[in-house]
Parts: sequence; structure tokens; C-alpha cells
Amino acid sequence: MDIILKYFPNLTEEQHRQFAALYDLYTDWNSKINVISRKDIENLYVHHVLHSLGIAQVIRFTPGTSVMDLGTGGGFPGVPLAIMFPETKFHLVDSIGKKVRVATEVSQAIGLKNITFRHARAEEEKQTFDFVVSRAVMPLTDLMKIIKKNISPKQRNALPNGLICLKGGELENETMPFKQKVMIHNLSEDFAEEFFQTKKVVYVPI
Ligand SMILES: C[S@@+](CC[C@H](N)C(=O)[O-])C[C@H]1O[C@@H](n2cnc3c(N)ncnc32)[C@H](O)[C@@H]1O
Repeated sequence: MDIILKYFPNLTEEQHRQFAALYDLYTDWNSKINVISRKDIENLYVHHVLHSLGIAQVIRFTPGTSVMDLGTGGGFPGVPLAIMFPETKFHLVDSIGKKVRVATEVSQAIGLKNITFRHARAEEEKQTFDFVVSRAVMPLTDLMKIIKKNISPKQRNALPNGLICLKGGELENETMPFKQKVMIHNLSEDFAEEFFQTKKVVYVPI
């Protein structure tokens, strides 16, 4: 938890309480339904919570914005982002029902009001959003094909919208089709310590 405060020292009391509660909740749920590798649960704050918040280093979602988390698993990056941006609406989608259950239970236990869930393949989700976020789910080009239908058409003077994902490895080929507009942000070591080698936030405005 200290590592979250190091990078986000201005949390409200409510956010502090919510982040602090995650450890016991995920430890408990993870012993019943595996959403985080069991030996990694000790690293919950660095490998999962802080890593998810890497997206908050790149974009501050403005109040009223809507965000879908595609392939959220046990709630990453969606749950930490929903705590960080209480005025933004998050919709977390995953094709594995028991993972969605864990994310739902954790969110209810900490009293998150700005979050909804869907147990479905993202291909079936028809709602539109300002942004889609995703961590460790599929290559950029596959994500793009799926989410084209989910990004709200841009209005005149609209705020930016697009796809933001946590990525690792060689991105040259993966980002090639989006070369002109892709923005790549390197996370610091604390934010991305060894986790899936995903040390970059890739933002493709649409
Ligand atoms: C490696 S896990 C990552 C989970 C989470 N994003 C995280 O970083 O902890 C990949 C997740 O994507 C989900 N997934 C893969 N393809 C999907 C699809 N087409 N629609 C919805 N969920 C999908 C899987 O069920 C799985 O939970």
C-alpha cells in the first residue's frame, strides 16, 4: 500500500480505505478462485495495483468519461482505475465467469459505485465507451478489430478517445499499423517491476 501512496499521495480518505482493503479481499478470494498466481499475491500492490495505475500516469480520465476494461480477469486494470477515478464510469468484461465474480465481489465490498460488469466475450459487447483499456489480453491489432464497435463516435470538440493498454516486448511490429497516431509511454521500474515484462502504456487515439 505504501507504494501506492508514494506515487499517488493525494488520495482521499475513501480512496485510501478502498486501496488498503484490496489486499485482504484479493487474498481471500484468490484462495477460492485463482485470479492472480498464488505466489504473486504478496506482490498485489506492485505487480497488479500500481501496474494498473500506470494508465493513470498517461491519462487523467475526466469526470463523466466511460471506459471499458476488455479481459479484466480479476479486475485489472479496471478496479484500481475505478478507485482512482470515481467520477468515471467503468465497465469490466471477461469471458470467464468466475473471474468476473471475484472482481464484482471485491468492488462491492469496497463500495465502488462507478463500476459495472459483464460476463461475455468482448466481441458480444455492443455498448460504446470513450476509452477501452486492457492488460495482458491480446495483440493490439486483434484488440482494435474487436473494439472498433465500442468506441463512441467522436463529437465536435470532443475529448480524446481510444485504446490504452499495458504492453511489453517488441512493439515495433505490433504498433506499425497505427504508426502515425500511437503514443508510447515507458513506465518506471516501480510501476512495471518484472510483471509480464509489460513496461509500456500504449495509447492509440481513435
Ligand atoms: C492473462 S488474463 C489478464 C487478466 C487481467 N487483464 C490482468 O491483467 O490481470 C487474460 C484475460 O482475458 C480474458 N479474455 C481473453 N479474450 C477475451 C475476449 N475475447 N473477451 C473477453 N475476455 C477475454 C480471459 O478470460 C482472461 O481473463
